[in-house]
Amino acid sequence: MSGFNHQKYRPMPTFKLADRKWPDADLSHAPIWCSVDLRDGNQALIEPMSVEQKLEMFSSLVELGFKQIEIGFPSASQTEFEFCRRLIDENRIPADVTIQVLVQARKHLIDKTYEALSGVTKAIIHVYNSTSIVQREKVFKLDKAGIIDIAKQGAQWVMEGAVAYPQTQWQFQYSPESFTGTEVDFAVTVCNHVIDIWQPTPQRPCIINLPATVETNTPNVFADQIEYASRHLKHRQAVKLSVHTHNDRGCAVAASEMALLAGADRIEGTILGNGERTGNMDIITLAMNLYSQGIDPELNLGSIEQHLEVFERCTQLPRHPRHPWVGDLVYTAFSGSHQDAIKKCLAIQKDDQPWDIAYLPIDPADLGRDYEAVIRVNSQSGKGGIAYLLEREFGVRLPRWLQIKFSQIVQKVTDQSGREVSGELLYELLWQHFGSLANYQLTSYNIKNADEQTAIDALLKVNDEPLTIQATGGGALEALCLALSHSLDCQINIKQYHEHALQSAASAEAICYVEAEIDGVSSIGIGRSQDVMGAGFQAIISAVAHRAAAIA
Ligand SMILES: CC(=O)SCCNC(=O)CCNC(=O)[C@H](O)C(C)(C)COP(=O)(O)OP(=O)(O)OC[C@H]1O[C@@H](n2cnc3c(N)ncnc32)[C@H](O)[C@@H]1OP(=O)(O)O
Ligand SMILES: CC(C)C(=O)C(=O)O
Repeated sequence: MSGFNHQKYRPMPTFKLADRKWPDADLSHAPIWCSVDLRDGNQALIEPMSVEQKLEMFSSLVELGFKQIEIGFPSASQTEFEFCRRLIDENRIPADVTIQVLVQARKHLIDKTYEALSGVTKAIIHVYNSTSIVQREKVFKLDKAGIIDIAKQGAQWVMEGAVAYPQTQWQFQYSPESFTGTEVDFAVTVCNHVIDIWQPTPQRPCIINLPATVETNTPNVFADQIEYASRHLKHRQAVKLSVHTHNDRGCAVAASEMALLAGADRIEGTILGNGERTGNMDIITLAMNLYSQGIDPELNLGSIEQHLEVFERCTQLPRHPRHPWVGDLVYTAFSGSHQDAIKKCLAIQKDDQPWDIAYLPIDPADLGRDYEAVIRVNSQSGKGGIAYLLEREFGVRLPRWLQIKFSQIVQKVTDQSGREVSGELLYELLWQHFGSLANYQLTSYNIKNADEQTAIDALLKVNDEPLTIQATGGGALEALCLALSHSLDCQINIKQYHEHALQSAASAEAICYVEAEIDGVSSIGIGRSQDVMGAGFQAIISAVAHRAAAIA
């Protein structure tokens, strides 16, 4: 009998706000961001960061534009204490950045926290205690009044502790930890007791942070809870309402977004979503979600890659290739119809117009990505992607009729190998199938124009034997076809012809694509040369050579 028994679980109690307003709200601006990478992120690591690693990550967070950074739990360990001291003693905190520290509602820990912060210009002291039903009943073994007492006592100690450090500009923050496992009205009651003690003003607001310590419900339930709290917290104008969501059900970002709709002012989260269990809310994702809707995220994400390298190294957690917005593969299309649409949209996208490209919600260049990765070719790809790669990497603009033919060849190759093909390999395949062959070479030619007729006199090397050909036609290409037809005893007609200059910094060459009918059978050739006529001749001779090879 499988142990996978759903009856072991109960639905989590939900909360429904009948007259909710948040579904009609819109996101219009960035929230106050607070990075908790150095605290919640750090406490979830297999190996917590060293002081040096924390210093490096702190610098990255500052460069990314965070103005509030929870730097740790200074009363918890010597490393945490020392890190806090280094930031302060070495003047590493920019004037516009406020550090935040976490502490339990316990006096000796609060005292130690103030000691760690001594001399700082400004700081947020973040005190918490759990208010949830399970913790009340099983961990603290206290009733609601007992839990309120812990919160009030903690708030009082925090306020009293600040008195000894009047030079510092203090801000207080309270979290009813495990808010999502708490009756919402009770959580708000606890917060209001804390607010009563702190007496915040709009000039000196406090922060009330409502954490989805464990994500237990769909984000709409969380949004209802936040809207309820926003409406019922005392001195609301003097309170910055913050949320701190975790990703247990995979909806931390959605929950934070809906919380913003529901009245939250501030978001706590981490870069790439590191944090306890399935992680904290990923700030990069939420910030990029705003950016992609034309809202300034108020973070410096343009050079995110160099910072992500720091985060991956310090946390020892690699980034998933499909991580929203910043994964390696998120701007890459392998599938044919996607490639086709991207190629067509990119070709007509104007710099001064809003971004509007199918399958690419933002311009990868904004995040320092180049277009290299946008289209890659494997067995799921079509002609559009192949053509895109050849043009981007070699300036080769295959005409549509050749795209169709060539993609069938590529499809066979990718089907057989099961692997991706690079631009180089595509180029190689193109010349291998349609380029000149060693046994049909044009050695030299002479052209004379008279009376609207063109006479050609050319020397070829066919199967190592010299072959002189001559004819007169309406144009050079026609003359060449006639000359070849006579000498090789076949009928050659040009069905398709396409040419363009090959853009290259080093040289100005022409490339020519020809589909010829040779004794009624289609054969394709391509040629390149310094001039258009030479390229056209090469292409015709290649078509003839490939037909001869096919017969042989
Ligand atoms: C949801 C979150 O992420 S909350 C943040 C969690 N982060 C951390 O805990 C990381 C840092 N913490 C630590 O290193 C340690 O917990 C320390 C050093 C701070 C404290 O360690 P200890 O003194 O051994 O206490 P411990 O953390 O085990 O807590 C257990 C005791 O504190 C009480 N307690 C726990 N949290 C709180 C709180 N927020 N406020 C008041 N009391 C609390 C418990 O009831 C328990 O009391 P008991 O000993 O009377 O049974
Ligand atoms: C301390 C609080 C905010 C926390 O980290 C959580 O509840 O997840």
